[in-house]
Amino acid sequence: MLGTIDYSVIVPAYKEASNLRPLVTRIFSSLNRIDSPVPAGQVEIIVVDDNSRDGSVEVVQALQQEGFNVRIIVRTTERGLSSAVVRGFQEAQGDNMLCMDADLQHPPEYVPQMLAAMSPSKLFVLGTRYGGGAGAIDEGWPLHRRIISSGARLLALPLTSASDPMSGFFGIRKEAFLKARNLNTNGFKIALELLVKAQVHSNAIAEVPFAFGLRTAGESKLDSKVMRLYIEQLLELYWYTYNGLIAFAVLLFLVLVFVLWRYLTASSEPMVTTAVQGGHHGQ
Ligand SMILES: Nc1nc2c(ncn2[C@@H]2O[C@H](COP(=O)(O)OP(=O)(O)O[C@H]3O[C@H](CO)[C@@H](O)[C@H](O)[C@@H]3O)[C@@H](O)[C@H]2O)c(=O)[nH]1
Ligand SMILES: [Mg+2]
Repeated sequence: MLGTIDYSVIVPAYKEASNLRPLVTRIFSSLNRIDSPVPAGQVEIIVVDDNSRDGSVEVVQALQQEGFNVRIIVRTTERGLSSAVVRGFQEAQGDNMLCMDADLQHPPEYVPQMLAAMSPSKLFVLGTRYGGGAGAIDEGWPLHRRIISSGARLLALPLTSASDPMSGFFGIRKEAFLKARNLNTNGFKIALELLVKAQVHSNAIAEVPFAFGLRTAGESKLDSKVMRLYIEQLLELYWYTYNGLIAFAVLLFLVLVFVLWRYLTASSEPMVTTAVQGGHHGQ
């Protein structure tokens, strides 16, 4: 496989053996279409697997033998979606890096368009379920997931203007990724983390509306722990973004409490009387 790799597709995967073949073959058939804006020969796929031991390695080896530019990194000491994505970005050869789920909820047919949307002036591409009135979430998405997703999105509003910072379908240019320091890689919301810490300006974000599909094989790994990690991440990002403002507000609050306390205690102190009462004290 000669030629430069300009594009890397990073796929975090945990127990996704049955989804990897359709994922990889569908991505490359979209790239091989005559109207693809990106040539298939410039694209690599990197699966970052956390020791699933479910046959994922064998599936990827078979795909390699068939000529697909795909490899798998098996992590044995680390775990977690966000940190898997960061590992993939660190290993990527391409300057344009896309992250997508393995479970086909992110349609592989959007990959060429997502890759092509990145450029030196568009440092971030976001597959959005809410932008431009398009597609949005698949109708079969359960109500509780919709509610959680809307709440999570609302809480991120003070941090970014992006319409769907919760999305796991996004791309970032290498130069922007390298700017981000001290990434919190706990949990699922690595796109939000990168948007804030790589300081991606709203003009530099391209949004691509897509319909979030339903998982057909395997299980979702989003649980209450992931939600708790998200709240922790939000608090840290609020602090990261607004530390000066938050510190000022806390200081102001403390001063106000002190003034109020002084006022209340002063007004409840007994009146000081100057008149000396007669009588004897002590013996
Ligand atoms: N390597 C690795 N991969 C993981 C891990 N946990 C999950 N993954 C992989 O990450 C992808 C998303 O995981 P799901 O469990 O399918 O998540 P989801 O509930 O469908 O959540 C998706 O949609 C959310 C929007 O509602 C996104 O916020 C989220 O990032 C993800 O894309 C899948 O490919 C899954 O195998 C992990 O610990 N390690
Ligand atoms: Mg999923």
